[in-house]
Amino acid sequence: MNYTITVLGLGFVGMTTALTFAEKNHQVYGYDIDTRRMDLLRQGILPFSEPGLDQALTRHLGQKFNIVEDAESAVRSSDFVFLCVGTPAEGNGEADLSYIYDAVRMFSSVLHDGKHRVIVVKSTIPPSTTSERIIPYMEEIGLYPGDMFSVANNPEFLREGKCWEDAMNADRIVCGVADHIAETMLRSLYSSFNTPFFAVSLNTGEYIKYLSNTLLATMISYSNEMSKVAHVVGDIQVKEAFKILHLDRRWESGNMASYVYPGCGYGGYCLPKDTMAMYATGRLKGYEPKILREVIKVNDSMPQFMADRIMNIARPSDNLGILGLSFKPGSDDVRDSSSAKIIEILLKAGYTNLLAYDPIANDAFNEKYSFNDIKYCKDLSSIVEQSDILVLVTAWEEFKGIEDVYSGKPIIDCRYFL
Ligand SMILES: NC(=O)c1ccc[n+]([C@@H]2O[C@H](COP(=O)([O-])OP(=O)(O)OC[C@H]3O[C@@H](n4cnc5c(N)ncnc54)[C@H](O)[C@@H]3O)[C@@H](O)[C@H]2O)c1
Ligand SMILES: O=c1ccn([C@@H]2O[C@H](COP(=O)(O)OP(=O)(O)O[C@H]3O[C@H](CO)[C@@H](O)[C@H](O)[C@H]3O)[C@@H](O)[C@H]2O)c(=O)[nH]1
Repeated sequence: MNYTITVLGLGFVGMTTALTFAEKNHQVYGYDIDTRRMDLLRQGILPFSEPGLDQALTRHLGQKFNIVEDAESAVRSSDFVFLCVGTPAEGNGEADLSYIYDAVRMFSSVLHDGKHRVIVVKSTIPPSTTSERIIPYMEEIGLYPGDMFSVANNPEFLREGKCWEDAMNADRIVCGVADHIAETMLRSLYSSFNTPFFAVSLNTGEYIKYLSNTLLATMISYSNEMSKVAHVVGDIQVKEAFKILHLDRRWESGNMASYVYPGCGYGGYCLPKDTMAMYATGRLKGYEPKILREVIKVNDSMPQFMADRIMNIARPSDNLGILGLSFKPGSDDVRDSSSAKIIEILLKAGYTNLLAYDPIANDAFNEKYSFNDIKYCKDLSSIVEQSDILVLVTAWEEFKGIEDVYSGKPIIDCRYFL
């Protein structure tokens, strides 16, 4: 069965959602409030780097995937509306739902026309949000799920840098549903994906997403905590020790070992805000998740820990070359990047001779953080040449082996990568 689908919010998740459905032959309409983003997309340009997604855009733009000016009329002809807008952290760590509410208001007038649609929240939202926040909000503005339309959630598990690959070969599809129509329609929509499909309660759907992200965050903070212990004990080969840990056969048959590896702390758009949101949700409901509290604390402490390591070796007058600016290799996303936090500490401490190089994120980093005192280098050899000391912050493959190629230059490896 081929459906018509509207996707609201065309970032990493929205574009991936839209194009995977287009790839499966559904008719997809995409809308974003960011007009610059819409202009680029209309020209076939993906506003961020994601291997595979760019080619999918070229394949489907103007065919199965169309950018629309008017979200309302797109929703009118759609069977599904996927909400893929941001859910950033509020000051208290809770998820900010305002983008979801705004998106719902955009098409609210259409839902009275007698056609039964499924409104699917794909954005990451803490457990109980659909039932206790989004549905009540809809009711407040005169929208009553049930006969009129269904509401569901469908968390996304993709990793940046691998959006297309992860979405086309998902491990599991989870749908939080409250009625049979939503379950049947979503099951049918996802039937061509050949992926285990789970229809669960609304709260369970949301909860599963946080189970995943908070466990990843916990494993990363665990490894960082242990790396700190190693540093105070001394004479411990941290990278070697973790490699040996991963030889336990219980880690085999997957890539989970890559989540028990120390570094500068987890960054990006998901793990930091989602761990905070789950912690805030637990507290709000009357139970403080103590492990998560410590996971967050350890993570928050990592930039200072790494900056201290750097400042123990480098003098403020040294030319320090920062290798890697994106929040992880394979992506040009610089949201919550460890490099920015470490650079900020170094600048405040008077280390003002900073150079930086990232294979693809120089411009995005400069645009977002606008640190005045950084000199951006166009390639690896030029930063190495101009630096007295190199600091590896993002573990790009391109940096592998630099200690051999540029032997003699001191390198501080904040990712235990070299
Ligand atoms: N990035 C990831 O790896 C990832 C993975 C899984 C889940 N998620 C979750 O998915 C959601 C989206 O994440 P993202 O990384 O794609 O965010 P993003 O910032 O890349 O994209 C969100 C987009 O929504 C648009 N938007 C905001 N309000 C809108 C509205 N009313 N109508 C239409 N568009 C609107 C924004 O302009 C932006 O382009 C978040 O809840 C995030 O936690 C993200
Ligand atoms: O052992 C590790 C693994 C990761 N990181 C860091 O953790 C952050 C997040 O990395 P990763 O999980 O690979 O990136 P994301 O693309 O943010 O993906 C996470 O967040 C997504 C959004 O919710 C989920 O869908 C994914 O399953 C989940 O892996 C990055 O800063 C990494 O450098 C470490 O420090 N040590």
